[in-house]
Amino acid sequence: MSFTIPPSPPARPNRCQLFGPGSRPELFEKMAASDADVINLDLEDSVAPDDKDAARKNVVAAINDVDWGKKTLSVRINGLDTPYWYRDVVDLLEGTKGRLDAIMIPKAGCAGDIYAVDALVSAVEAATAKDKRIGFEAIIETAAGLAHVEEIAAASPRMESLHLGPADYAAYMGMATTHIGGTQSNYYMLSPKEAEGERQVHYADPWHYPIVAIVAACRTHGLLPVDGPFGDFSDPDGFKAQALRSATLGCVGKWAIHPSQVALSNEVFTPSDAAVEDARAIIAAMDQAKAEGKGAVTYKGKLIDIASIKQAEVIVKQAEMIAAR
Ligand SMILES: CC(C)(COP(=O)(O)OP(=O)(O)OC[C@H]1O[C@@H](n2cnc3c(N)ncnc32)[C@H](O)[C@@H]1OP(=O)(O)O)[C@@H](O)C(=O)NCCC(=O)NCCSC(=O)C[C@H](O)C(=O)O
Ligand SMILES: [Mg+2]
Repeated sequence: MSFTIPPSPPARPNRCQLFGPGSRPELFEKMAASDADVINLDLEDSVAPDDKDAARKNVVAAINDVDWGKKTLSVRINGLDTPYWYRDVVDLLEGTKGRLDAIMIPKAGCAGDIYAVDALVSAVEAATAKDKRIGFEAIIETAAGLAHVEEIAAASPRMESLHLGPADYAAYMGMATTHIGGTQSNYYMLSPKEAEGERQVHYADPWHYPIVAIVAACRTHGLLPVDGPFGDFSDPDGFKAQALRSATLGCVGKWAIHPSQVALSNEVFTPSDAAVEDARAIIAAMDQAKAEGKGAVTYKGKLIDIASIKQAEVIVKQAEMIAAR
């Protein structure tokens, strides 16, 4: 272990973030009644330019009037290259009465972007004598965002999570696709030419690299890594496969852009009873090994060692946090 101990991420469940456009207020009560851990009311790309002012007013009213229960409540503001974002921040902070938990910053490209929003939020919080500090979520969805992911993660003590935005990411990287996340039909390998029989197609994961970069930056700086949207809400199997890959790589949750995706995400990012039982058994086996002066033992026919305790603790802690919510 390095002499520098990484900070812990916020201790709250973040298995599913349900999005809804700020211009569709009829969805807000349904979002509040959902099983999502986090709600993101959107002022950015799901809202047309002519609807920006009305959406902002809808969102401010809904934050004050809807019963959001224990959910983490966040609003995605407009990008820093638009004329809308400063008014989003000012109206959200001046117009709401303490229920808002976080602001999501889209298309973060460098630490300076986070700094700029922090400066404005801090000024409004001071001017309005707010005693609650708003947290930040940032989306990594541009080439610059990926290149500067670590400085973005470290940019402010308000930072709580990083997210992959696969639609904008694909556009900014010049990727040949119009899909939002998921398997891409042209991203595959063929089994070797010299192998016997018909050649097999093996689809690979084009989101693997940005997800790993986001997870590494988050785990270094004490943030929650979250996978973004999967656009084809008529494909639950595709959603689940993407979510399982992200969970395997270290993400704690995923966005839902339709209510049908909430249960899928919760299922993938909640450790199963069997996984928790197995993790507890590994910890117990290693406790016994340590008492006997051993650093490594056999468990169910496989090697486990001190690193296995840390892996098992991730699962047990996640299960305990979800149970306590
Ligand atoms: C995708 C949608 C436009 C679909 O809307 P709709 O046609 O109304 O869906 P359904 O008829 O299938 O709805 C069935 C019932 O569910 C309710 N509903 C729909 N959406 C939501 C929701 N988001 N939250 C809660 N409830 C919802 C309907 O009202 C129906 O209810 P009922 O009649 O009572 O049965 C729509 O789902 C939608 O707008 N989704 C969110 C889009 C969004 O926020 N997009 C932004 C995030 S993704 C992104 O920005 C990309 C990212 O930045 C990147 O770069 O990758
Ligand atoms: Mg986007």
